[in-house]
Amino acid sequence: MGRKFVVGGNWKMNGDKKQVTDIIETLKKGPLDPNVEVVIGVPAIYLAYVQSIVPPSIEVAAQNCWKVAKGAFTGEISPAMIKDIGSNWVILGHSERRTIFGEKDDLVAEKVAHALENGLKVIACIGETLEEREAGKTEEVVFRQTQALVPAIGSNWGNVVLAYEPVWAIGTGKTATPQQAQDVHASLRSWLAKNVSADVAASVRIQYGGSVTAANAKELAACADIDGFLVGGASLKPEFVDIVNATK
Ligand SMILES: O=C[C@H](O)COP(=O)(O)O
Repeated sequence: MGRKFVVGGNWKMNGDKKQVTDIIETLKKGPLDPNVEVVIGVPAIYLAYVQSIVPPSIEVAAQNCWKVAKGAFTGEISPAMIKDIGSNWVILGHSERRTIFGEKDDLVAEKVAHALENGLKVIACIGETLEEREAGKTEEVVFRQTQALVPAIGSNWGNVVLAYEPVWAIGTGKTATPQQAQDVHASLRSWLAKNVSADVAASVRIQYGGSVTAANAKELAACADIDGFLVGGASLKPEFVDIVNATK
């Protein structure tokens, strides 16, 4: 079975009530390719509101969550809470969480394990910095980050989307070339075949993220191992509709 194209919009810490309402109105008008899965990553404070106005064809993700169900963790939200307001997805391990908030591989893995155990689907982010790429360490880094997730995911690969986001391409306007992105996606798939299973390697969806726009989405989407995007800045704009429709 082919891998269904999946496009995530990560709004990050952007938007107010009016802007998020406008974005949903734009998405409702679309039209969005019905063969594409669309997941929007919403700031925690707007999750319930967006969930209440979004059409059923669009799924809603939290941008982070904690690794236990409840307790004295001021400022955090749990997978149980995300499920409770009707959302089914969470983005974990985003490079901004890793670099700004110091999340290491083992913490990301613990969060992934808990989210999956509680029935959430996970967009798990990996990717190298510019320094790591220039030092020839891209594969070493993305394999290490993925290896940390393997025990956490266990047999739940069907509920995981990997997002390869080279840190140097995020919010910089410097998109990876289709060849650069395809090369890493293909290496990841070979690594998964060796270290997890041939089935997982063939079926897991790998998104590309980093300065995706309507102008570059089609060319990236045409690559054999790119199964969708995780879009930041452009997901706040009407061009997100064209990005969703990039395979048409
Ligand atoms: O999660 C999305 C990525 O960080 C990409 O952000 P960007 O499209 O603004 O470069």
